[in-house]
Amino acid sequence: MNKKSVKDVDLKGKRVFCRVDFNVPMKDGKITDETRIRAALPTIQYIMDQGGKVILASHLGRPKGAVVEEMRLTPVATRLSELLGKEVKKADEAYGDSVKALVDTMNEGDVLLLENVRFYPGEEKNDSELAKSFAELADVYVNDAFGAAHRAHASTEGIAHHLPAVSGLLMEKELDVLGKALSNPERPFTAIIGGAKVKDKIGVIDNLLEKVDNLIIGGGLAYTFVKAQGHEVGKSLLEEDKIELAKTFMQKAEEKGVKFYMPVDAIVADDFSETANTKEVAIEEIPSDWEALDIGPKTAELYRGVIKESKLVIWNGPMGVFEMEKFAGGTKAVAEALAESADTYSVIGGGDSAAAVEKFNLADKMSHISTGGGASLEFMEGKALPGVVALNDK
Ligand SMILES: Nc1ncnc2c1ncn2[C@@H]1O[C@H](COP(=O)(O)OP(=O)(O)O)[C@@H](O)[C@H]1O
Ligand SMILES: O=C(OP(=O)(O)O)[C@H](O)COP(=O)(O)O
Repeated sequence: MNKKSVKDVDLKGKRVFCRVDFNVPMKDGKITDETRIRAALPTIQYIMDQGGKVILASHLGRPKGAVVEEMRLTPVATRLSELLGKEVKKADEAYGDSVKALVDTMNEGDVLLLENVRFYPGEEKNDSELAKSFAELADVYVNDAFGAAHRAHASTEGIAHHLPAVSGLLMEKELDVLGKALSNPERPFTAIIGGAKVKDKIGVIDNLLEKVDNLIIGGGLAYTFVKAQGHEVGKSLLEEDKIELAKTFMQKAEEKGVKFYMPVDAIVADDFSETANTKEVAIEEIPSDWEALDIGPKTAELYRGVIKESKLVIWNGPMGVFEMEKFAGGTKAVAEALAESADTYSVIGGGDSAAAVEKFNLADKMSHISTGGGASLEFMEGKALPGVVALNDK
């Protein structure tokens, strides 16, 4: 990588503003998957060992510029303290006098976690005043938040213009591994796109069609495509204003000779809950007052076959609502197919996809589990990541 890393700067006694991606899944105030916290440990530990004062910043969820109590980072500070074996102080704000006062008390090797940076409207707007306020807390900026590197926000991009700015070790590793896989991809090259962030991911498909041999669609994303095929989707997740776009993608795939795989059946439910009534239906038979919450077994079998014949697979977004046992089958089938395909280089991206693989105890069978979903997709599309571009060149 042509960007400076945390290893290229002197950290002794320095206040280090380290942007991490602690956007971990939570349920009832408990962290349900800590992959992203563990992934940031090498950089945090490195800064501590060098005698730096570690000021950690992250977002959690999408609070849209206001304080949302359930999105405070307090549980993360508690878990991080356990993992580091050292007390991590937690600030109730992310900048300002109260935070400065806390920073002033820090000794070399101490760790402070700031409050959720997305509690401030300026964060996502990349407001320069907010970026300056973050910068005032520190002497050096380290960006280790690969998962948020595709966002040009005040703590991921703006701040880098006000301080010496370098990458963290996780950032460096992600870019290195993903870059190598993509520079000359082994073929057949398959992308599997699922999950629920339809708006974010649908655009990615356009660019992926230029690169892959097979494109597999699943998860909540699929039903906009099913609708575009002319079928009814009942109460399934649907992005009405993307239906036309979905049609153009299917056409483009045909023109480019990319094989486009869509669900042929689904598990539908009469409620979004663990206790819902469920049934398997053909994709053109989703009842009007039911919602599709997983791909069906025929689809899982179809996708398994494609995966097994692929040499490189990038997977982003679960095939169904895997958090509920009744709708975990499709995601599990895809994870198992990847785990069984020893010749396939598998790159898993996205917080929830990583959590799913972890849940099925298949994480060690994957070639690379990326901490970034959207970020890894944008990187693989060949887009520049603003959080990386803003760092100092070597
Ligand atoms: N058919 C579906 N309907 C509604 N939600 C779905 C469906 N399939 C998957 N999901 C949800 O998508 C979420 C993950 O989406 P997303 O954030 O896009 O993935 P990732 O974090 O892996 O990038 C999961 O919480 C899962 O429950
Ligand atoms: O979870 C994240 O992205 P992902 O779901 O694409 O992996 C990152 O923390 C970025 O979060 P955002 O998509 O709310 O900007």
